[in-house]
Amino acid sequence: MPQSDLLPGGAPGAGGPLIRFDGVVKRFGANTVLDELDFTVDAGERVTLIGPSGSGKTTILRLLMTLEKVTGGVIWVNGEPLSHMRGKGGLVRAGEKHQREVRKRIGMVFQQFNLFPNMTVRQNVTEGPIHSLGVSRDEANQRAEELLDLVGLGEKIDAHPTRLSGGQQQRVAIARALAMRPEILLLDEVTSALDPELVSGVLDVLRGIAESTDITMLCVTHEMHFARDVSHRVLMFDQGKIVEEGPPEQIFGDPREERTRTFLHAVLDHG
Ligand SMILES: Nc1ncnc2c1ncn2[C@@H]1O[C@H](COP(=O)(O)OP(=O)(O)OP(=O)(O)O)[C@@H](O)[C@H]1O
Repeated sequence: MPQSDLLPGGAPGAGGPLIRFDGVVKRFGANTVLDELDFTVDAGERVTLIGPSGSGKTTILRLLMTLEKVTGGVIWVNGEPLSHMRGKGGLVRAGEKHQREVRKRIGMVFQQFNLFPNMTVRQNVTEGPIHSLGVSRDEANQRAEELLDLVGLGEKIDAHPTRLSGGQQQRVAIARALAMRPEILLLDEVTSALDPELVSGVLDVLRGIAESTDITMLCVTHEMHFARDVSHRVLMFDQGKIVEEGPPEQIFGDPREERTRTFLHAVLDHG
């Protein structure tokens, strides 16, 4: 079976955006969560998704991780379709092997850290590279040591996650995602489950990663200062559509849309 079998419909050409949402529709029953959504993200770009609860931000990240399937439209990653989808020009097929390959290029950090409690920190970080990528144990250990140093947890490498604070566990989760050497890092409200005093440590680690790498980031956050610091572009969502987009200085400093203004006031009043 071919790895990928494209009927007319057309992949964006090489050299195009790294991620392209092309008329993407997502429905849960009668609830249309994403409504003919079009947007692109370039390689190396850091894009923050903001908007009211229920506007579809997490769904976008989950679709990219293939944890959900689109109802319509096509998501392209590096010019290749992410899964079987009905696009504007016909059915676009992606073989499962191909889909796994694309997915390996994408890492995600969730609100809940989802570490394996019965494994050490080291094992949590080396598990993916060894078992999903076929990396040697030595190489995986080296990656784990470097990344745990990077997130400030080098001395916890042989601890169990249950002995760590929430902020430390989330930093392990960041190291675990990076150990897969993803091209794209998806961050879904990674500080929302943390006690307030632990938030800045995690955000500082992410700021450092943003400054020192050219990894493409898609980030859902209510931390507007963080969004302002790290994003190249902010997309404001409401009811499954982008209502405004622009550089952070414009969106936060001089929003054009009433809905953006209302949303930012509400978030900043509670933040
Ligand atoms: N598995 C699911 N089954 C049914 N409905 C779902 C499912 N996942 C999400 N939804 C619905 O999709 C809509 C968008 O949810 P989503 O989590 O993407 O929003 P969000 O913008 O990330 O919100 P928040 O900021 O609260 O996380 C909501 O109405 C939600 O109830």
